[in-house]
Amino acid sequence: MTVSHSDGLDRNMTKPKVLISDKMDPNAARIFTEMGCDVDVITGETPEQLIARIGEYDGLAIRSSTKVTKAILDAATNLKVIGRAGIGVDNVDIPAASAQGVVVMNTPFGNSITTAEHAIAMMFALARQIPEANAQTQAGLWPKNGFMGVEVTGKTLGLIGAGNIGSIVASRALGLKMKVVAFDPFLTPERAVEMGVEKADLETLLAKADFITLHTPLTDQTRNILSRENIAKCKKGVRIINCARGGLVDEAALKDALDSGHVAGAALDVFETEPAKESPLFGTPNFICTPHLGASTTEAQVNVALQVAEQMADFLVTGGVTNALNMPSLSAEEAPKLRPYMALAEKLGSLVGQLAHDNLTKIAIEVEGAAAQLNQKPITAAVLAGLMKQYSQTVNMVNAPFLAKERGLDVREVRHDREGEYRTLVRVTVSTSQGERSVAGTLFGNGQPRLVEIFGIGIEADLDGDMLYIVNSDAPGFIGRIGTLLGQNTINIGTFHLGRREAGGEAVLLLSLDNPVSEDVLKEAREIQGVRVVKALKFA
Ligand SMILES: NC(=O)c1ccc[n+]([C@@H]2O[C@H](COP(=O)([O-])OP(=O)(O)OC[C@H]3O[C@@H](n4cnc5c(N)ncnc54)[C@H](O)[C@@H]3O)[C@@H](O)[C@H]2O)c1
Ligand SMILES: O=C(O)[C@H](O)COP(=O)(O)O
Repeated sequence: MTVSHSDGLDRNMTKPKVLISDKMDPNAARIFTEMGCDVDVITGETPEQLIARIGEYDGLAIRSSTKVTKAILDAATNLKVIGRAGIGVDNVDIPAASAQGVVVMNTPFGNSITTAEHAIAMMFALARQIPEANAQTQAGLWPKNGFMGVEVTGKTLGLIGAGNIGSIVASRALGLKMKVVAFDPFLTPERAVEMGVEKADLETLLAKADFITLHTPLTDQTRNILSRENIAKCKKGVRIINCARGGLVDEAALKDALDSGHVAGAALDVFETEPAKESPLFGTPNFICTPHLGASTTEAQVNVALQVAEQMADFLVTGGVTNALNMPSLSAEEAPKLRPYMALAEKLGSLVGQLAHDNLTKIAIEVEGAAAQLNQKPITAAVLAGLMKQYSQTVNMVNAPFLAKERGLDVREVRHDREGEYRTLVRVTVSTSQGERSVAGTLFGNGQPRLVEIFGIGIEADLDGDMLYIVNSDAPGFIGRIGTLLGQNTINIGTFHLGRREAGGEAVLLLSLDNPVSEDVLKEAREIQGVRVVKALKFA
């Protein structure tokens, strides 16, 4: 016998079966059992062993070691939920899980304090060279004159990423009488004042900071945020700490900067390739590292284990959804009507997030015509989730409104009962340092989301997969030149959409592509005469 829940998933009346496949505090297994699940704890298996086993489970509880790939999901024919006891879900193929109807949950706050404390510990370890001093002392060298440290009091800490962990680091650093300069496109001036930090652009932060600590997810925007070029812009003698994700710092450039003395010290908890069993950085003076231990305290591991087990068991047994990254909370009646609007809203939010991500202070979500008859909250939540997913892995429709409020983003909802040019319309307008930017979309046919306006220019397009956005001066021959460039680089154009303000004025070109565009091709496109803006876009 099966029971259907409001989320549309069928659950067996037999006890749900959960596999814990990474090392997790025993409280997780206890909670699963207490809440009515059967649980197996089998860690350290190869992907092949997991593929052979996963078919029998309804839930999979993981940390960062298990890589939940499409191959594993394909074999997971009974799986309903994946729970990450921790924050980062870059080890889960979320699009593949969503396509398969598997809910992915995480525990966004359980290990934040612990990770922030690890960053502070790394800062002190660098400032006083504690690991090397310890090693030499225990080797019998008593190197009393070999280590001259620096104080942190009065120094400037550059915070890249001022979210949950970054803001805890800031509060601890302020307690240590440091000055904190923060770079985060989502940090509003009001929130910066509340946190007691100076909001800055990246260049200013690099020029001012004595210590730099990273607390962003790894995204297309943050990959190599401390690139060779940016490391060169840092103050001589800077010390760098990364307890967020490998790939945020160019490791080869860091090695060279440590060797030249431009960087006085670096501490990494995370590496581009993990487990990092070898690295050119190993053995470099003033380099220290830990094996992804940021979340490894008793307190944090109990927190995340309890939380993940409660959330997963609740979902499997009663259908309750908490901290899902790929599923909204909705009542059974509302869900079918709202679902297409939420898909549209998330795409519009993602579009403005990708195109106008700098200094966002205000966002207005307007619904018009048929959309104005519905509960607007899930539409707003979907816009905010689409927008904020550009910045954080932990955003979902449930927590996006809360996060937007916490970050001081002014969110306005407007309802127009009248119909305009379209039977139903959702418009998203953001205020950025360049002024107001607005996009709008409608539902076509059987609820198909369609973009109908971008920054005041009428254009009809589906927002799907890899896309290329170009703003240019309307002139004959331009489209041919773009087509030739993509063709020469074996990039196939799927669909082609064009809009313009007036003949000979500003025009927008939106192309859907069969494969992503490389940085080199984007660079070449920017050099074509008449081109003003070129951006690669990605939609789920
Ligand atoms: N080392 C560990 O064991 C460990 C433990 C927990 C979390 N983490 C990692 O730490 C990171 C931060 O976690 P969190 O909970 O604070 O996340 P969060 O989502 O609360 O905060 C991330 C912040 O980064 C900002 N950001 C995004 N793109 C940016 C950009 N281009 N430039 C500057 N800022 C940008 C966001 O606006 C947001 O404020 C995540 O990558 C997480 O996986 C590591
Ligand atoms: O994103 C996280 O929560 C951290 O990277 C912790 O990872 P772990 O659970 O493997 O320690």
